[in-house]
Amino acid sequence: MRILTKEESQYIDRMAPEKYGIPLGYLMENAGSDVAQVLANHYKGAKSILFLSGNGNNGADGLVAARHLMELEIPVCIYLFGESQKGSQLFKEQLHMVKQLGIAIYTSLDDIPWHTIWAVVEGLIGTGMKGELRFQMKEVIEIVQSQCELYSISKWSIDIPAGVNANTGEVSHSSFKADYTITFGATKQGVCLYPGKEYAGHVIVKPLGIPFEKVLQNYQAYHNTWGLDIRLIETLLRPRSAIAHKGRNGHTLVIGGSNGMIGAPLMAGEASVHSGAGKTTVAVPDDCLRTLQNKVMPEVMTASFRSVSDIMDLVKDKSVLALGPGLGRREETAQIVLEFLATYDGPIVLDADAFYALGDMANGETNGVLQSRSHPAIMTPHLGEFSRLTGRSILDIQKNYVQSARDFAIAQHVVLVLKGIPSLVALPNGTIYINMAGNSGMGTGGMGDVLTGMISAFVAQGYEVNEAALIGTFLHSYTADRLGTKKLWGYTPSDVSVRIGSVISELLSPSLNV
Ligand SMILES: NC(=O)C1=CN([C@@H]2O[C@H](COP(=O)(O)OP(=O)(O)OC[C@H]3O[C@@H](n4cnc5c(N)ncnc54)[C@H](O)[C@@H]3O)[C@@H](O)[C@H]2O)[C@@H](O)CC1
Ligand SMILES: [K+]
Repeated sequence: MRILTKEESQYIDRMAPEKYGIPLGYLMENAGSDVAQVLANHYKGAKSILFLSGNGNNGADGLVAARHLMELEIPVCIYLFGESQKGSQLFKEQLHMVKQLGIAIYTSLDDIPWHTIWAVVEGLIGTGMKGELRFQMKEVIEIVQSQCELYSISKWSIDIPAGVNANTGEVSHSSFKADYTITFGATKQGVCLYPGKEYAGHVIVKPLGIPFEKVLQNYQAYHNTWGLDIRLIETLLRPRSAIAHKGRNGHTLVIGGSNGMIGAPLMAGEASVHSGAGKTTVAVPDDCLRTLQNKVMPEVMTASFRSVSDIMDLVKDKSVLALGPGLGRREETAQIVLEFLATYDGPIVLDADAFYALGDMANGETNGVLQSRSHPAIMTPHLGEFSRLTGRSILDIQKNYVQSARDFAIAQHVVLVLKGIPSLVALPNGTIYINMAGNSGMGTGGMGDVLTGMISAFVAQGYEVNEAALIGTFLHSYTADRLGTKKLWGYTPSDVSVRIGSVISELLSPSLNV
């Protein structure tokens, strides 16, 4: 699922007429007609649909929709916000048409017969919003929302709800909270991120009337953003070969653990087993080995290490290394991690305490440690760890969530799995995937260790690091969603871990229904 930023939408807006001779009015006619069709399918009764129209092209989309609905004999009326004579050219043209057609137009909210309204369609402002919503618009939105509540009127937005930042998902105070949003070409980034996602309600994507991928090819600042969803994963997952033995399915090595933190590498190892790795070994510091052996499932092999050369020996015949879960933050451990990273060039998934060793990568000595690897490292920090890796505050990262992830993945040449709400996968070329699965039940200790084990297992089974990060990240959340339908909270990381195999099997052979 393609996702567009505000700048990309505005670039398409400019290029459609300039380069391809497609007048913006054509695109608007498509957009408005699509909005009308969606509404007509929803509302067949005698009540009226009210369009809230700003004086930009977002408002004009609504005016087009009102005209089309009139043809379908669905009652419509319009509330005009702002000074019409200062509106965009297309707005003025569309306003002239609806006036000529005699559609009821209100300029005061007090005059609207609210009891006759079935749905409100907000076209106050779309991707053209600059800064915070202005006071007068906030006031209008607040009144409209309270009327909608009073009369049980459903709320729709055109393109993006008024007040939601189309890129970051930040919302102005008194933003419009829609039940549905109808958008064009592709979903806007801001409605895939919180809190914007909650303001958009159910998002319906309609065609724009121009092959926008083609238009965007020449856009310099263009970086792909995609939704990480089931359709994408179905294209990436491959059935296992019928003759694949355990050697063919790869060998994961998990290096982690410290006193009191044995659960982390254990969960990562067990998740690797459940995700289909042919073999899994968990190695912990010498003094933790006995504890590990007493607890771990029999399918996991165990080993221990004392030095970098021990780890080098252990990793020799392995397909992938997961480094960090529960490793601890002792100075000598950090030294081992850095020394090891400088010598080992195979596939690696870095997690948890491995980040502690890397410190602030933007300004510290470790900047450059990961950049020249033959297989880009996969890194799976949560926001706190990412804040430390980048030397930036969590608040600052959240404000520029997607861009922060993208900048880091490009600069460090890594596959970054940024564990937030939602999680992001950023590839070294700047492509971003926003995870569409996941739920609040996932916020428990150990979930990240399971994710590390899952991603590692997919690398072990022969997936490219990019693919493994995408598949692991999505299936981890998707499996948790499946558990979440039965038990909203209280399911454990290990519950996710043991369920993953069934979920993959079901995706590969829907008839299995395991
Ligand atoms: N991408 C495309 O190619 C297409 C875009 N279309 C529509 O065009 C919209 C963008 O239209 P515009 O660029 O005219 O912009 P908008 O209509 O989104 O907003 C412009 C208006 O909002 C006002 N405004 C800006 N910031 C404000 C703030 N903080 N508080 C209150 N008012 C503010 C401006 O004064 C102006 O009146 C899209 O959202 C979409 O609905 C469609 O017509 C289809 C084609
Ligand atoms: K809108």
